[in-house]
Amino acid sequence: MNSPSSQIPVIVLTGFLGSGKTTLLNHLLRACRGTRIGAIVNDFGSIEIDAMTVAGQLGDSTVSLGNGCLCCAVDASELDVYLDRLTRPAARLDVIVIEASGLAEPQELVKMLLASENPRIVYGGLVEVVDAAEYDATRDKHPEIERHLAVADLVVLNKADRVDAADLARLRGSLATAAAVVESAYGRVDPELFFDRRPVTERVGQLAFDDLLDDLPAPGECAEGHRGCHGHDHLHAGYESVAFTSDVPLDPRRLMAFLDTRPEGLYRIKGFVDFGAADRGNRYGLHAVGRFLRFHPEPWPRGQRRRTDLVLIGAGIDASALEAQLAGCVTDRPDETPADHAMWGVLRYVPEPEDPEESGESGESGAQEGAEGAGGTEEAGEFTELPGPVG
Ligand SMILES: Nc1nc2c(ncn2[C@@H]2O[C@H](COP(=O)(O)OP(=O)(O)OP(=O)(O)O)[C@@H](O)[C@H]2O)c(=O)[nH]1
Repeated sequence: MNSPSSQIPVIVLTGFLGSGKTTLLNHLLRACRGTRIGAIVNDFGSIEIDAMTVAGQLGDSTVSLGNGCLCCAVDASELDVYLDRLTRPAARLDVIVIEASGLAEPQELVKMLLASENPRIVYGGLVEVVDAAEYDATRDKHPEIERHLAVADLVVLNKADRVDAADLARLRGSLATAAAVVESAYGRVDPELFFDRRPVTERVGQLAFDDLLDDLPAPGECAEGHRGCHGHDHLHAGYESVAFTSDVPLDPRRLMAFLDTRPEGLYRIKGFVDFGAADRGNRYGLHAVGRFLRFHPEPWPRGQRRRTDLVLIGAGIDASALEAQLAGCVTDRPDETPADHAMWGVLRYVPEPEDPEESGESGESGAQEGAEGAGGTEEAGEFTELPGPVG
């Protein structure tokens, strides 16, 4: 079974035409500082090849679908071909981003991803980019945007520089989403929201190039360096993270009760859980994004101190309340072996190697539920490779 650390998260990046998906992807590429990002780019003939290549790193880590809409141009097995290519060990990718066409049905993409037979990937969340300046007009013309927002795990309210603070606050309130919402200008969100960056020691070889890129203005950014952007481009604006550590094991039922009722703004939970006597041999990797939840048991590494380490990331969350809730998940009887069924709730979220569960049939993932019912296959997409890496 693949541990969470060996699986590559695949993030679906979607949003209406011109909302800023490519800009955001470019920002991630520039700000990732050595984390290797693979991209599947799908557009209607307007791929910003130049911008993406300048942003670096992509080369053969990119597959591009030249024509048509990803959600109706490929079926799950075709998507698997692209994913197989990007997840081959030689590519050494840390994360894959699928930038979906502005017209794509995101639920359909998520459904295909969950149906993937590739054991090296894990669903990394559905990110919907919204153009703050155009949202009202877009919703009038395309009411389906509400459906997209409803299934998103994270909403990036982009182009915050184009609206005033009052409008931004109104928009936030009116978005038909339960997901975490972060504001951004030019897609400048903290990459940690999307993926774990490689530790510095593992990316020394790429630092020089990344540092150079850090100093460059982003493609498409305002030449004045964001003057008039109302300060919305701060990387850390809009979300909080909470770190929780416990040397006393957690009670599986209490943790599940917490996870079942976790606040909607809580976008990510990651880390390892010690369930103590409930399973002495294993630690449980925890991966949650939006409503998607998975546990990955794996033997404790030799010599590793047994404890729970979790990081929670969200927008509009009450950090001290979350800390208190997690503290309440600690077991009262660390030395007592709990009844067998104590772990049942956790085991529901442990993927079986050959289980079709990743096809979206089980679990309480909102994305999975939202993935039902979308449809349509038409023409096949073109499959081309972008030019080789720069730098
Ligand atoms: N003012 C402003 N312009 C932005 C921002 N983000 C992106 N843009 C501009 O908006 C335009 C569209 O951005 P893209 O990143 O290409 O949008 P997209 O969603 O990838 O577009 P499609 O692929 O056509 O759906 C570009 O001219 C960007 O420079 C922002 O936060 N503020």
